[in-house]
Amino acid sequence: MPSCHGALKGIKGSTDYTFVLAGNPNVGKSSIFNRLTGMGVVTANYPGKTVELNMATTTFKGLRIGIIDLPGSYALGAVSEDQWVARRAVLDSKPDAAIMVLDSTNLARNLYMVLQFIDLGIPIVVALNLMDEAEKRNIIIDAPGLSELLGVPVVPTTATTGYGLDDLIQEAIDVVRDSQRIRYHLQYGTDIEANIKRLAELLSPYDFGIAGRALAILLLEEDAEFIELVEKHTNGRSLLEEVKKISKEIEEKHGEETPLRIARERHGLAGVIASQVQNDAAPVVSDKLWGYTTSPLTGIPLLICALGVIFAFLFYGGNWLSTLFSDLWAAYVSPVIDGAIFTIFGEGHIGKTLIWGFDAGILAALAVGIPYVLTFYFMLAFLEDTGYLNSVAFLTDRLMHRFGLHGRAIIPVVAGAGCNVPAIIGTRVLTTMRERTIASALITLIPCSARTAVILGAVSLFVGWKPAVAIYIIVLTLVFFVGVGLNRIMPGSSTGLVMEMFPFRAPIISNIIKKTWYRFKDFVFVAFPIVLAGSLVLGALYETGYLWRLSSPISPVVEGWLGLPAVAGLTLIFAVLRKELALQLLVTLAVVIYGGGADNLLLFMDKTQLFVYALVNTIYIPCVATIAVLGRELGWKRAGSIMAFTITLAILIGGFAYRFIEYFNLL
Ligand SMILES: Nc1nc2c(ncn2[C@@H]2O[C@H](COP(=O)(O)OP(=O)(O)OP(=O)(O)O)[C@@H](O)[C@H]2O)c(=O)[nH]1
Ligand SMILES: [Mg+2]
Repeated sequence: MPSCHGALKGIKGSTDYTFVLAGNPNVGKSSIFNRLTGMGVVTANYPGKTVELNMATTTFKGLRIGIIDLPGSYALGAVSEDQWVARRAVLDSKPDAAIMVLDSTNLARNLYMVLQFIDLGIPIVVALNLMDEAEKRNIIIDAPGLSELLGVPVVPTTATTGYGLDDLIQEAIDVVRDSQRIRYHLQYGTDIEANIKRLAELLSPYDFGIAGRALAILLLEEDAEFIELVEKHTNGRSLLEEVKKISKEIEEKHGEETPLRIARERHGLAGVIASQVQNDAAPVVSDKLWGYTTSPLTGIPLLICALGVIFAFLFYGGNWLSTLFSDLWAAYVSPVIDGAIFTIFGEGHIGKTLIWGFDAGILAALAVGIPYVLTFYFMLAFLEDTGYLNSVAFLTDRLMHRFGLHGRAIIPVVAGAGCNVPAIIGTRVLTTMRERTIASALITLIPCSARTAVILGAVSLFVGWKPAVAIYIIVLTLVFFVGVGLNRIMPGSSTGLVMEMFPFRAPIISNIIKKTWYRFKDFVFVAFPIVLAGSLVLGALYETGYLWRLSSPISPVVEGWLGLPAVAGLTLIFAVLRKELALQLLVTLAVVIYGGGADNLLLFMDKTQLFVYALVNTIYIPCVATIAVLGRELGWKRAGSIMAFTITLAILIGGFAYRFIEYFNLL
């Protein structure tokens, strides 16, 4: 496949005019491209990028026209690969004009990127595509009015029939020939606008290959690529100092980060323009739903209900299913597997170890996999496909940005309280690795239902409900600080404001099932072998008695620092298999060591110890299934860092809690 750099140059060199087709995903760019061009489409890509570019030449009234079909993206930032490619191609190809393809049924959302292109200073022609769909829904758009407001030609089109496409190309050619046809006069709020002008002025003596206004905005938006470009210039540092100063002024004035502020104003502007040129045809159900779900007054209670349902389902429903599953397994499957293993390998260490893996291990994976993972994926796919996830994203975006996360992260993060495993795979709804890493790190700290079982069983039962609540408060505080901290220290910046504002739609059940299965399959293939291997290793350590030798090396930490009996430390290691095992094993081992009656845990651990125990169990390293998906989804380096981090955190917090409680005699 040719590289984009070469291919773009080739097109430029052999045509009279070059146009790019830009716009949001799924608005008909490729349909227009295919209608306009015939054979001889060249597909090229940038080294290391998977998103491809299509380009072709065509003849129009005797002129040779080059057309580049950009990947769809919601914004011009360069935070995800499609955005990066779309933007790079625009900057590299230096098109004579950009044809912005818009979905007429979603005008406000589509106008966001048009405003960004206007800021770039490239001549633009707008194609109001999907006109047929708009008509069907009684949406009437005042095209001349829109053209007036934007200061660019606007042509209604229907790509599927070819309606309007000749006019579109004619307009694009006219715009290039007569620059008077473009009259940008859109402005952001006076304050932001004044600051942009001031910065553009400062930048005007330099040539960075992009219009001053565009560069000013990009720098204020903290665009990493352009900051780097300016930095390399001899005066770069002092220019960037100025940018920082101006940005700080904006922040102080508006009480939010400058990039967010600009995005918000652009959103506002897009909304205002759309409302001025559209008839208020009886809002369709989908728009009403969007209104209810995104305005705080109704949206927040709705969100709490939705989260409640998901949580209740994962927590109670998942638990019930899990228990049912375990019971059935114990009654019908275990005897068969155990019998087979014992017959073949005998009842010695090997046989018993194999049972750890092939009986307990597979059960552990299935008991998490089917009740929690499968049901959560199904719910997530459902929320995604109805469009509700987008509303939630919009609603919670401001809060989540404090953690450097997109609003969409809220569902997986909250779902972590049911089970971390699906929640981590659920972070796929986020677009950048940075966001997925932050979200996943936070999710591993959220007490899942298994950890909650230990908190309830050990602390609530034997120590009191207040200390149990205290554990949640401590953990949630940690989540907050870890989120804010990671956002600070991790390189890169958070994605722009929520842009994916699709309408609500009736979900297609076959799509949901496909999505659910696709994600579940990953879980099965990745998590299963690891859980199995983990169980085998633990089993071998246990059956050969090696495990007990581990208690002396860990005793300085467990006994000395955390103030727990050494045996408790061992159960914490075991809990890696499944977190709720911690409690079961604690009781079992206590009975083995201290004799019967130890099921009243207070006989061998005091209240402080139980509290510290549950706290450490809640914070440290997630279970093997979680580790497996972390490794798969984020890579083993990141997964390893998260594990090391949570273990350190758990030990630190546990030790401090122990001393704090003892010192103030709290329990
Ligand atoms: N009814 C109707 N359907 C259209 C129109 N334009 C495109 N479509 C349909 O919309 C869908 C998406 O069209 P594409 O041309 O692939 O959209 P795109 O903008 O290239 O999408 P991405 O490349 O994913 O960003 C296809 O099913 C098209 O047939 C239109 O004007 N009217
Ligand atoms: Mg396309």
